[in-house]
Amino acid sequence: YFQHKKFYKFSENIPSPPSFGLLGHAPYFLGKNEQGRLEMLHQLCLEQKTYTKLWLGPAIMWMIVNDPKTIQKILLSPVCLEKPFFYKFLRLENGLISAKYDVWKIHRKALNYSFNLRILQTFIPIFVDNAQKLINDISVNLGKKKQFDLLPYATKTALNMICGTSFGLDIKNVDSSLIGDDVFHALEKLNKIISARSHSFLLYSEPIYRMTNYYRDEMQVRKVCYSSADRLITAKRETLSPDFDFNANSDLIEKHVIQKYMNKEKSVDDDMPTRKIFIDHVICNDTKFTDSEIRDHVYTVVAAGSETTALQSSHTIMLLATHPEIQERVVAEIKEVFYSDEVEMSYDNLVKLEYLERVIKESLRLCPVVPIIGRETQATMKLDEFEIPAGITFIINFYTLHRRPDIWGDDAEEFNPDHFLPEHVEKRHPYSFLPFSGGQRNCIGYRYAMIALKVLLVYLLRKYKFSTTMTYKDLRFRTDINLKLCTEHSVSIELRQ
Ligand code: HEM
Repeated sequence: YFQHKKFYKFSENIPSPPSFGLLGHAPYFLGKNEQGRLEMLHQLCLEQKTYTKLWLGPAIMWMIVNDPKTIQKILLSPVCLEKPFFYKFLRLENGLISAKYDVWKIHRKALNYSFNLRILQTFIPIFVDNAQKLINDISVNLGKKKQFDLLPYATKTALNMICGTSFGLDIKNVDSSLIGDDVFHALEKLNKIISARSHSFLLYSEPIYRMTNYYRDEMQVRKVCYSSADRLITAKRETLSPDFDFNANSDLIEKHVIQKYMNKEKSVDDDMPTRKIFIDHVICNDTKFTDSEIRDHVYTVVAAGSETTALQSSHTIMLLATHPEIQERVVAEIKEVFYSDEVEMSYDNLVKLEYLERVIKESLRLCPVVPIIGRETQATMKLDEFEIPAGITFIINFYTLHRRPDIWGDDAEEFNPDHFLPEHVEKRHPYSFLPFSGGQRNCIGYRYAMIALKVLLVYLLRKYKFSTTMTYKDLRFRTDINLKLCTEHSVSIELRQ
């Protein structure tokens, strides 16, 4: 009671749209689908420049922050590193995304190492193998009149990439019970359930939620995901045993990873021989993670790393298919840098693809696959004229931030990679563009994602010309946990010369 009274008092001076008594602002969202809720939130955020307050019923208040300067203060604040209650719906107590601050800070320090640039560069051959497999898989659609949905192909590719780079496993060859279609569908269903829960304020209460079919379904699909994570860990532990025979199991293990193990070369900044990939760090770390911590980390990386990369690459292809002239400019640049098959797909060569980088950034601006995040104050915080009490939930809406005309100009809604020309970037506040969030609790995989996206797009675009009967204006978005298209990613392909 006292806390709510404190929140009411504090929130009195924060602007908000008109509210509806005890229901607060909930009626703005009631009865709307995932697209309608996103569009409504976008409208409400656009109307206010700095802060907006939303009461979702009598007990839950969100303070939405809209301008880059204030967002920067929040993301860099040492008392704003906690995640709000709704991250608990993920039920990953120890996974970086939702862990409580005290757990997070120890685990993040231990895991940062496995995402450093030197290690990420060693993943490029794994990205290349998977990109080649993807262009091969979609070739069945060549010459067909009917368009096909690119996303399921991209999702499998991104999942294979994570398994190769994070676990050293070649899942094309491992027993399909390790990560099979059932896990793939379970992850999808789990996203839907968590999203349905986070959009229904009544289900925020755990006792009420436990009485629903959602809870029963959630427990069923979690069983599938957790047992797959457990099997991955067991398979991995076997490979770490001194008696493990890499030659006898060469089908199971990613071939690039085998080479590293077989070479047994010592790494420069770590005296553990070749212990470079994520799972080795989790299992063999000095922090000594427990089994349930290991499981949460494995599950978090699969969930955070695969759907995001798959969606972002598919969104980018849709943007290029609806803008053929930009697609051709990207291809011209790719052909210039990779002028023959002999040119290595190295990090240094990928960096030369400046226009492609602008295209990816523009896709991350218009379609940030993680569109909304939350933070909670751990102690009283001074923010402009406000004294913000502990326990306040901040919501940062990247989807709207990236489309504000006052930041991006009159063509904020258009797909224009020139938004990222250096002369335009330097005029904007650095926190105007935050697809990977910012501050200490930003995306640990942002460099991984950028390299993986570049490799995928290079392979897709130099092999095929993508087209679609949809127009840019037909691309409508919705959010479950991530930002998705309301339609399929429908494209046709033609071979390039
Ligand atoms: C286009 C691709 C991606 C985008 C746009 C993206 C975006 C984000 C964002 C916005 C956050 C902050 C979430 C929050 O505060 O609630 C985040 C966190 C995180 N991401 Fe990513 N991500 C991407 C790919 C990846 C990949 C490939 C991995 C792993 C290989 C990954 C692993 C993580 C993890 C573990 C966190 C939690 C970090 C922490 O709290 O310390 N992400 N991501």
